[in-house]
Amino acid sequence: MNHLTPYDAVLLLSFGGPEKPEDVVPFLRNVTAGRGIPDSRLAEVGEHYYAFGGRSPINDQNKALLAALRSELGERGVDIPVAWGNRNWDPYLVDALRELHENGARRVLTLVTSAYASYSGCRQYRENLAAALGTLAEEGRYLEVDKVRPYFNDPGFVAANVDAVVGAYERLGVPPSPAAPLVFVTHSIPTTMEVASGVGNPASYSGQHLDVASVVAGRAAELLGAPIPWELAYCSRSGTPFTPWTEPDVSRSIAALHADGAANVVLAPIGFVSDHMEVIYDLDTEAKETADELGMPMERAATAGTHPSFVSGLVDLLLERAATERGEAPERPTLGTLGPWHDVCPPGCCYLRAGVDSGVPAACEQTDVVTVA
Ligand SMILES: CC1=C(CCC(=O)O)c2cc3nc(cc4[nH]c(cc5[nH]c(cc1n2)c(C)c5CCC(=O)O)c(CCC(=O)O)c4C)C(CCC(=O)O)=C3C
Ligand SMILES: [Fe+2]
Repeated sequence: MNHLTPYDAVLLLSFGGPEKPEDVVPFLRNVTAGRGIPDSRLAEVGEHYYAFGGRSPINDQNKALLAALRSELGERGVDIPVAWGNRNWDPYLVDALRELHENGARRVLTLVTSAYASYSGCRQYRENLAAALGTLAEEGRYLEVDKVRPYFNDPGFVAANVDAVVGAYERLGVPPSPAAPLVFVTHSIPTTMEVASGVGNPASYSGQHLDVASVVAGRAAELLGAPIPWELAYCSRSGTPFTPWTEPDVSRSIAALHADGAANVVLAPIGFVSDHMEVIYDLDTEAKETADELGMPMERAATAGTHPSFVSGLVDLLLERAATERGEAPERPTLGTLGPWHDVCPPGCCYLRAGVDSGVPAACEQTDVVTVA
């Protein structure tokens, strides 16, 4: 028996990213298949990748997280294979699951690199899991897969972000005040997805961010000894200009704060678990340009990455979920006001559009119980 019984493998499930210039276009096609993203937007995003040699930072970060998770599990005496698979690029999810099956795994506990619940961070990964399990079943390989609940309000994730905000103010060398406010940043999503993320959940995608932001700002303020004026902004909008997405964009936020008298700004990308392309391009490059043009010193807080509190919190979540599966009632610690998310998504959770069932099968969801009289 290991502490993750009944599971016999862990899967780190992520987005994936290109490794070299030739990968960029096929990667973008994978990401946007059937999603109606205009070619002009794809060309623009392609340029972000080419500007960094055609290589996304995300794969190296997942390798580092994988190593950190293995080491933390090892330190706690848990001996279990931890595999890594992606939605959009090599190593692909289906290959990672196949390899686990070949090595004898039958029950897999999945951890996605997305902390918040919405279609993009929850259901879309569950659709990918269902598709991969379907492919493997056709090969005669049967696996049962569960997923760790969204962890944006996990104490370990919060602690890593508090540290990061404190570190950014220390580098800025100016204490928090209306002259040096904090802007939390996350990935923009279509407002239809935002509405759907709140159906059947304690809060929508933006509500989840506001809740965690309030805790992070409060704790960082205590450590820095001054209240922190803060707001939430968004980056990486895509789609057509006619489709509404969550706002304001981070650059607009910076400009508005400047107009209100802010002379400095700190950005904290709490929507991302590591320094993705969105962070190094949309914040460190694009938002930085805006701040430079306005003559505002800007510091960007670190992402959780492999912060020991974050990694330890993730391992706690794996252990918690295994204990629940064994019929125990483990503690489910969270910070903020929203409480722990469901382990198994209710039907209709995190649709692309509220109330519209796309008919695409999704794993890790309660199935309707049909009682036969
Ligand atoms: C909420 C959210 C997260 C955070 C949760 C999580 O972390 O999972 C996230 C993460 C990521 N998004 C990423 C990259 C891209 N996302 C795109 C497109 C889109 N993202 C969306 C949402 C999100 N995305 C949406 C609603 C679209 C529109 C099309 C669609 O509905 O699918 C496109 C297409 C071009 C464009 O339109 O920008 C790209 C290239 C990468 C990899 C970055 C790297 O290489 O480091 C990562 C981690
Ligand atoms: Fe994205």
